Amino acid sequence: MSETPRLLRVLSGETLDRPPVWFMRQAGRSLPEYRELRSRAKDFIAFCFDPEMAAEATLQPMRRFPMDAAIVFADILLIPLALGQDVWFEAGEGPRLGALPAIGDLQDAIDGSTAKLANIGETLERVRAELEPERALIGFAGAPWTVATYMLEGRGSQREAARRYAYEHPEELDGLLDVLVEATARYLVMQARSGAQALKLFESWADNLAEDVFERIVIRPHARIVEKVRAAGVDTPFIGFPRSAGALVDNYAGAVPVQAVALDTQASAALGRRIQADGKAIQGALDNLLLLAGGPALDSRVDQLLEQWGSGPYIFNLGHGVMPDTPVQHIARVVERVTGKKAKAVAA
Ligand SMILES: O=C(O)CCc1c2[nH]c(c1CC(=O)O)Cc1[nH]c(c(CC(=O)O)c1CCC(=O)O)Cc1[nH]c(c(CC(=O)O)c1CCC(=O)O)Cc1[nH]c(c(CCC(=O)O)c1CC(=O)O)C2
Repeated sequence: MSETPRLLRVLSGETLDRPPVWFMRQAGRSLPEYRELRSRAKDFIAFCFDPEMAAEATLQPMRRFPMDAAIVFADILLIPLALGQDVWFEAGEGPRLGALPAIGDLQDAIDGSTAKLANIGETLERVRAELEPERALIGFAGAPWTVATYMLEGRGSQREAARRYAYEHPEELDGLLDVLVEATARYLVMQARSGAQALKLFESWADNLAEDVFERIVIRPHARIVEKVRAAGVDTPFIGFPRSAGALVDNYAGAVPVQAVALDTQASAALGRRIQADGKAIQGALDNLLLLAGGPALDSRVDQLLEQWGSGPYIFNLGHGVMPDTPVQHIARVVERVTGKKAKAVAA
């Protein structure tokens, strides 16, 4: 009988002898074998839509490190692309998006959007077929507000224009968020039906929002996505990630029916324990810059996180994704400290 993945046991509320571990951006540029593979793709979008390459990228960290979970190699900006907005990635710069399509065109594009992302479903199927049964497979999407900020700004930004838009055009923003709630829910249902055993919602830009605005453009869309996924008959557990939400993480944890709240680097020990006491699991929150820096401070911080949150349902992760120039030895060292298992050398 295959062992239930540690990640899923924690998401069902169990406290384990040691937390499962995985890292955001564990695949990708920090691995030399990814850089070699990536060099063979036409561009990043083509890479994401190539199930063979994306499955290989997803599995690369799983061969090197004793991670307890894999996350599908995709990106949060595939939804705007599937809705008809131009999306491309400037080498060394990051994403760029074309003009925001008219809301009517976005609404009309919802029905066809999930089929346009079918290749991500094939990536999930390929990974599931190869991954050991005791290791979980995570699907994900960007949350509506975070994705909307890219659609409105046309790139990664300080999001001031997007936050002004929320005040100056509340109805238009609500219309855009409605489109994203529907398209994202359908995308996550497809991922679950393709093998994803947990679903993560990345609200990567949940900072600097007033409490009433946070309720309207973060909490409510997340709750609606979970409700829509459940209404489709999918009971796959959710991890919600309101990054940089600060004190409003408590609002989020109390209102959104996710099974785990992912915490960012600034989360206090007390915040995590409060959420665990309220019956949710937590995930996080090692500083990705400390993982990059290494040294004795890295080991002591890992021990501190295990100590402060290990007596409740806890998934060990970072506060944000692995930085591209993070030494693989640092990743191996942390994962060994959490699991007691050594990494494997891999020929690039
Ligand atoms: O600057 C910005 O705001 C846009 C950032 C950006 C995005 N995709 C991007 C870039 C450029 C870059 O990373 O250099 C472009 C992007 N997305 C990804 C990669 C691979 C890598 O990090 O080296 C890359 C770089 C690709 C390359 O240059 O070869 C893949 C990706 N994006 C994402 C994920 C999910 C995860 O984080 O684990 C994953 C899968 C990682 C895995 O399978 O291990 C999610 C994602 N994409 C994105 C965001 C927005 C926020 C953020 O990145 O901080 C987020 C959510 C987040 O990380 O909080 C948008």
